Amino acid sequence: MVVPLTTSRRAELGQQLPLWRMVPGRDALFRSLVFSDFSQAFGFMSRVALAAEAINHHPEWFNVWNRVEITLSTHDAGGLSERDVDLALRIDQLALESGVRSGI
Ligand SMILES: C[C@H](O)[C@H](O)[C@H]1CNC2=NC(N)=NC(=O)C2=N1
Repeated sequence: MVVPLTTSRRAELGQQLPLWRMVPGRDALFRSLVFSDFSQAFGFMSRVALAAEAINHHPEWFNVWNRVEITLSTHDAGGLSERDVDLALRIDQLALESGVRSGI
């Protein structure tokens, strides 16, 4: 069973994940990233895909050329769980290593 994030845990998210926003009307996190071209964006997506598969927690995402939009939520919990925070932190790391050009 996956446990939803507690209220106090949610209050810390702004500090821990400053580049992520809450999706309006949904218990989910969102970040948009811009890379220099499609190749850079897709390289980043490949790294995220491997990281996601390794922890069995998968992003909802959308890509157009150099832009990647990512939404994180735990379907098994009906909203945010610690798994989303873990994946978001990993994504932030991989974005830096993949030469992300701009954050949100
Ligand atoms: C059966 C499988 O373990 C589950 O469906 C996993 C797979 N990846 C997942 N990813 C996300 N984002 N949320 C989930 O609840 C989830 N559940």
